[in-house]
Amino acid sequence: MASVSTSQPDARGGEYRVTVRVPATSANLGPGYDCFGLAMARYDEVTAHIIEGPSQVRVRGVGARTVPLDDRHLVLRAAARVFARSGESAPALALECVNRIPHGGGQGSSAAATVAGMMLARALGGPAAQALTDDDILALATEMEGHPDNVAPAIFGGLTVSWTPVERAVKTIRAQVHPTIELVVFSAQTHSSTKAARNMLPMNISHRDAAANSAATAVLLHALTVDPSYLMDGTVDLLHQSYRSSAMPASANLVARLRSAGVAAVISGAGPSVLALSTGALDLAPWDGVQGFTSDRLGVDAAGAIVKAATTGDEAGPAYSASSAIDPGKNDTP
Ligand SMILES: Nc1ncnc2c1ncn2[C@@H]1O[C@H](COP(=O)(O)OP(=O)(O)OP(=O)(O)O)[C@@H](O)[C@H]1O
Ligand SMILES: N[C@@H](CCO)C(=O)O
Repeated sequence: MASVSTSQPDARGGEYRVTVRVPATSANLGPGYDCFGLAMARYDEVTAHIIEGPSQVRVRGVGARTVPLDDRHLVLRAAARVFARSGESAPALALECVNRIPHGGGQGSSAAATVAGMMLARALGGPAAQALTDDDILALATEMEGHPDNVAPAIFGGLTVSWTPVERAVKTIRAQVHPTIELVVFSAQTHSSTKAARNMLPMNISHRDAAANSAATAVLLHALTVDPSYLMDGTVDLLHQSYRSSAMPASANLVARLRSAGVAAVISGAGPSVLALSTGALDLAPWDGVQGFTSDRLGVDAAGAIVKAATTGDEAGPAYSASSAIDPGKNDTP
């Protein structure tokens, strides 16, 4: 569940800073296209405070050399949405971003940045912004992303199943992941734009495929929460992976090889990362050094976005420091 703790701005003039930590997320999980999402223990952190304009952005880690450092920055654009929705004028912000989630990798980087900007704006804004609920943020972030499956787990943590009732606001169920399930993420050295990957999907699919995908999605929820022995059957997808495989052949190949070895592997989000779901520690030895990928065991993040606020001069200071251990050069990829 997204959690917030705030302190009041210091009457003596200390600087009021808000820090948000948002998890990476893997969407789809096979058949749950635009619906299933899982929060993973890999995090971006953004610290912000209000300044006299214009806004300033500093980035360490992923994207340091590629993201725009002005009002086009995704965190600032997301924050602006919250102020606009609240009827408040957007203040200029100073942002310090520490990024670990690869961009265009299928690990929910844009959802994390969007949720970070919205959570920061809620914490720094006036009464109307502060009155926004997590569900309001979910709706606004879904509007920006175009689909809810990454933003929901980024906000709430854990496994989420999201849908939008006709003419109504997006809804999310949060489910408990079975404790024996372990995640391995194979991060690709290449990138894929989610927008481009969405354009590869057909307008229509056969009734037979739709029926099989519906069944697999129901099995997936059972496998992820009750009986992981059904993970292989529950991760069969007929909506997106095959249609996108020509844009990410190495990822499609890795998924096929893992599945042949009995590992429930899927394309993570819109790719090209690959997510393996296993019960018990997956032996990585046969997969270490698969060309073009680096593998990491990641826990499931149960907390979702966490926001903390502090005034400079407070003994505690912000909970997450922008100088936390990270090699800014290592992940500096677009
Ligand atoms: N932390 C960030 N700061 C600024 N911009 C970001 C940040 N994270 C992502 N972006 C923007 O979003 C783009 C990637 O979004 P995209 O939706 O294509 O991929 P993704 O979110 O990494 O993957 P997926 O949606 O499949 O999980 C980046 O190229 C960049 O423009
Ligand atoms: N459901 C989205 C997830 C993107 O992370 C897609 O596959 O396009």
